[in-house]
Amino acid sequence: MADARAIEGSQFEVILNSDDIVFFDPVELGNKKQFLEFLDFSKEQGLSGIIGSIIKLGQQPIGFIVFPYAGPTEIHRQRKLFESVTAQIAIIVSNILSHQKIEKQLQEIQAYKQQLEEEKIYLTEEIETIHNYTEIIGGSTALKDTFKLVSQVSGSDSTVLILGETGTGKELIARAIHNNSPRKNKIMVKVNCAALPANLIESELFGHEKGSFTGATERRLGKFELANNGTLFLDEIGEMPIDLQGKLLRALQEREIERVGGKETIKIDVRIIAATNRDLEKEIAEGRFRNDLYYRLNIFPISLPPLRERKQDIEQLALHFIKQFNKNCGKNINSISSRAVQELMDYEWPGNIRELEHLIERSVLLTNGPVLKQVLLPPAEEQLVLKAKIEDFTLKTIDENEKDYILKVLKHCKGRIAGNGGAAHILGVPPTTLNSKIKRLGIKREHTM
Ligand SMILES: Nc1ncnc2c1ncn2[C@@H]1O[C@H](COP(=O)(O)OP(=O)(O)OP(=O)(O)O)[C@@H](O)[C@H]1O
Repeated sequence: MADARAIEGSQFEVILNSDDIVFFDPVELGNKKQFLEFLDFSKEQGLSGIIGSIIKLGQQPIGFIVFPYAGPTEIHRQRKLFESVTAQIAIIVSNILSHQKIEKQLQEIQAYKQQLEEEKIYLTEEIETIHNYTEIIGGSTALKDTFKLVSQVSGSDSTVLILGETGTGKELIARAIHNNSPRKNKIMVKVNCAALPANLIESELFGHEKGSFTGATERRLGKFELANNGTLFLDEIGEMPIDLQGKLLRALQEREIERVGGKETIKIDVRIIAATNRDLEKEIAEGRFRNDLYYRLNIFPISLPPLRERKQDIEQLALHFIKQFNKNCGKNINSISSRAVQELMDYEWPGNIRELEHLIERSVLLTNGPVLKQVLLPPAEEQLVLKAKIEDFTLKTIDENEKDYILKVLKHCKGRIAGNGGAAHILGVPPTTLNSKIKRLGIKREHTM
């Protein structure tokens, strides 16, 4: 096999351009580098030159053959033999080429097969965890505002960042966006960035080549490749280790990835939806989240309100879950008592809709008859702790915080300021300082009882 530069302007080109067998005598070839070995061999054999012939498959030139030969007169005599030799060679070369083509196609089929198998595994796992993502229940203004945003962004390829406390329905909204997008006939692949050990997230996202690390016994496609032409849902993005955030940012910017241990770059076309229950700006301030990644994700933010801020949805949601669990538990409950509804409305729902869903499931199991009368809310003391936890998260000024804390300590000491075990002693300040703080913060004696 000669390379193109060796062919151009050489005797090889003469062979390729001739339909007939070509003879070159040693004088004509002079000291052409490509022919020196042939000429030496030719001389050793007592032959006088070299002949060359094009090899064709049908009308298609696929190569040429050169070998030492006696002389031009011999060609004439043995033309038939030459023609049958080049025809045989053409068949052999053609078989080799077909074989290579089939090998390549087999490799491609294998890659598609692997992708399909991984999609199948992924979808089977997903079906097991999804109850019903088509119904989003609620008519509150907050939810209607969310729907407006969903319909504005669904038709585009824009990146969406869904924010909200745990259990507020972030995944449900991500699915609604995907299902209303032009990508709806492809899959939405979910990656839970919090559920994976840090050392596996990279291979989970970008895939890996066989042998790229201990345990990588097979080549594996990552979620980016699996979601190609569809949507990639990066759940709990706030939990992603910072060193991987750079790699994710690169993939989002370049729209291409490299498998772990791989050399080739792979083009990807995925729509990104990310979700988190963390305050990403706080995470940036504390050095746990890259601000360049935040800007890349925060293109179209959607904030989901906690359930305690959309209490008018509670009854409808409860009835929806009752209907759902009726089926699963073989019950026939058709209503919920007004007392139970009131109890649900009074509760703070730190776990939001997921907590309501689980609570209704338990309550349905324990109900006999057509009315759900009793809801199994946590005991009052537990509710107080949960409430305190929620309140801890509300933003307060330093003065508000100081007032709250002094109040708590005063209550603990039953209003006693001075003396051993008094509030001033616990707070580590002189009683006079505490008294002036109490005055300044507007704390009244009756507040501390
Ligand atoms: N509006 C709604 N109507 C019906 N079901 C809902 C609604 N919102 C949430 N749910 C249900 O509540 C559960 C929790 O929702 P989802 O998993 O989407 O919350 P999340 O915000 O993604 O939670 P996390 O942050 O913990 O991942 C799911 O079972 C979901 O089906």
